[in-house]
Amino acid sequence: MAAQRGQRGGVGGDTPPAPTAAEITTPIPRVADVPAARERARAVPEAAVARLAVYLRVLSAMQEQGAVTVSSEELSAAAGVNSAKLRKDLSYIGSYGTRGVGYEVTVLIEEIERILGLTRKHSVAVVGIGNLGHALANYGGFPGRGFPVSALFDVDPDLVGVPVGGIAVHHIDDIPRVCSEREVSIGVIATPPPAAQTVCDRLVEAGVQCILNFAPVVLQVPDHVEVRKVDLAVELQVLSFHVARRADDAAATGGRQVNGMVVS
Ligand SMILES: NC(=O)c1ccc[n+]([C@@H]2O[C@H](COP(=O)([O-])OP(=O)(O)OC[C@H]3O[C@@H](n4cnc5c(N)ncnc54)[C@H](O)[C@@H]3O)[C@@H](O)[C@H]2O)c1
Repeated sequence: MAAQRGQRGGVGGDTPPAPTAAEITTPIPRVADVPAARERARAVPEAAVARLAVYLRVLSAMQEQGAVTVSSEELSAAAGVNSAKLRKDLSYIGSYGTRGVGYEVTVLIEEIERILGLTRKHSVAVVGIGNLGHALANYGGFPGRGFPVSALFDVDPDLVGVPVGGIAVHHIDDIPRVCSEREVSIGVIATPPPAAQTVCDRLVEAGVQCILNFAPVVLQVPDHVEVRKVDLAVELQVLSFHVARRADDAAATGGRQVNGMVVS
């Protein structure tokens, strides 16, 4: 087994420098061809990639409401980031907007989708069809965003063969065959922690190169496999840190905190 690789998760983390005036105002051609898009994608920092996915979600909602253009201020407010960071993120993908007009919503959506590799669908397999696996399999929001859940696996004989979200659960012994037949490119691990590494190894052996891991363990994967970890406890701990810091600030200024609000 190859050396363990760092696992990434969460939005934020880097603080890119603010864009220069020239970056903001100089329109440059759209990302027009795949090699150029790949080249740009390599230059995008990991934290910016996560924010691009957030911008895409916000832009899609704006497009549904009929928006044609959007200013960086509107988009940054809707995405919950400051506008300098947003402009810097969009500059990574070669999108600078036009002074006084902003960004064309449709064009920006296309550019972000191309950078994120969303111009093709990514078939998803979920392994571990318990509480979380059921929720993921039944969630209707993934297919529309290019991630059809196409295979489910578990070891529980009471689950194998049972349809969940319209897809029959297979035994994990079927991972190689089913993943190959259904061209699975992303594996989601929702098993108890002790089973996660074995399940990961099986997915990797089946050719799956992207893993989203919900189990609170660090997975060992070969270099060519990308792992992202979703650890809700860590996210809550980060929130706890911010709440504690606000309480300290409130105490230092003679106020006190009630439900996160400083009161005197
Ligand atoms: N439920 C949540 O809200 C939540 C939140 C954050 C993280 N998690 C993590 O997600 C994972 C799943 O949580 P859950 O609440 O759905 O657990 P669960 O016990 O309800 O379900 C786990 C499922 O995994 C299956 N399983 C066990 N060993 C397996 C193996 N070797 N191969 C395939 N399937 C196997 C079990 O049969 C079961 O169906 C856990 O690691 C948990 O810590 C859960």
